[in-house]
Amino acid sequence: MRIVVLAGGIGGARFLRGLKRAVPDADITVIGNTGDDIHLFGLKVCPDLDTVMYTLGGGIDEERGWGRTDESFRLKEELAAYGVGPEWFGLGDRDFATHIVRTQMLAAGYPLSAVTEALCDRWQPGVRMIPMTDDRVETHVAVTLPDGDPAAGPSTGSGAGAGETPPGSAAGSGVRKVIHFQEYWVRLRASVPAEAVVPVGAEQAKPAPGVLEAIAAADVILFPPSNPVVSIGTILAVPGIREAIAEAGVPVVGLSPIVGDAPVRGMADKVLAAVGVESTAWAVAEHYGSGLLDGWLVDTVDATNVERIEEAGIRCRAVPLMMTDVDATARMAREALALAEEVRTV
Ligand SMILES: O=c1nc2n(C[C@H](O)[C@H](O)[C@H](O)CO)c3cc(O)ccc3cc-2c(=O)[nH]1
Repeated sequence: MRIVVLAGGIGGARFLRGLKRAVPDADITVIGNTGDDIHLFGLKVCPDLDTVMYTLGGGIDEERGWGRTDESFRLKEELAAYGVGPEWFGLGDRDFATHIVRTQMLAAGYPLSAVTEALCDRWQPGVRMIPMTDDRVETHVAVTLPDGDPAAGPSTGSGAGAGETPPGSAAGSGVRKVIHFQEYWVRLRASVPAEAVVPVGAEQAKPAPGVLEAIAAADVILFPPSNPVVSIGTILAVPGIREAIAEAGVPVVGLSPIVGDAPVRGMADKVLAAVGVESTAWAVAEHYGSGLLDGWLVDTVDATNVERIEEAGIRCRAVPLMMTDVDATARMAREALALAEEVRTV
């Protein structure tokens, strides 16, 4: 069975570990989000690609959910001693090797998809990993920073290309800024509302080689419980990908990242609000829409949502959705594949 999975970071990676256990003989292609990418210290860092690669390859730090096991931060400390930031992004010594190899290969002219394939040669994730595009896409977030926030000054020092809105445009206290997603997510911990979430560069991006072919050849397409806005939403923002999925003619089944009106992990509710989507299992399903989704799994605590989702033309089942361990996740994956068979039109 050929399965295509659109994956973001931690949620997507953990789901994939369960999917592999559920269907060990399946041919799984992961289309990875690259909107989280950030350039730091002259290196290109791809958090979502690396989180999937490390998680499936056995190199992930389980407790954090990102970065490498048995990590040290000596290089980061040395950089800080030179006053070179940002200090808020925890790049570990072992993780740096990945970014150095990636940046070296990109500088030699290899596209990100080829680089990702080369890095996966080492990690053997057991799936084919393709970035959503080889072009540069970086998600930025418009926020109003509280007075005194270090980024509120004339320069941000975050090195992430934060823009400055024209003076006088900030209403009331605080300065309106556009900052890199990672600065919003990691430095600010999404503590201020996201007023807009913009995948910069997505409109000009092209699907990476193999993406459209994998979608066209898929028997089933899955949306794991990744962030619907900044992970799966960003992948769908690459022209051609949403259309290819909608026209693939095979079941498209998603698993809600929202359980009991709250995100299971992360801060998806903060960015869902930015796109006007309530933090409920049904609102996320309707956000993707019946033109894209054929089936949607909600957690048993959200069983009251089932009827409304089915009325929206999306087949829905309530099953346990907490990825407490690999076996629980494998059960979720089996439920998603069973729902796909239920909705498959011959
Ligand atoms: O909350 C954090 N997340 C960190 N993340 C997670 C990252 O922000 C998220 O995985 C995604 O970008 C959101 O899905 C890292 C991921 C990497 O691949 C490499 C370094 C980091 C560093 C941090 C960090 O310092 N704090």
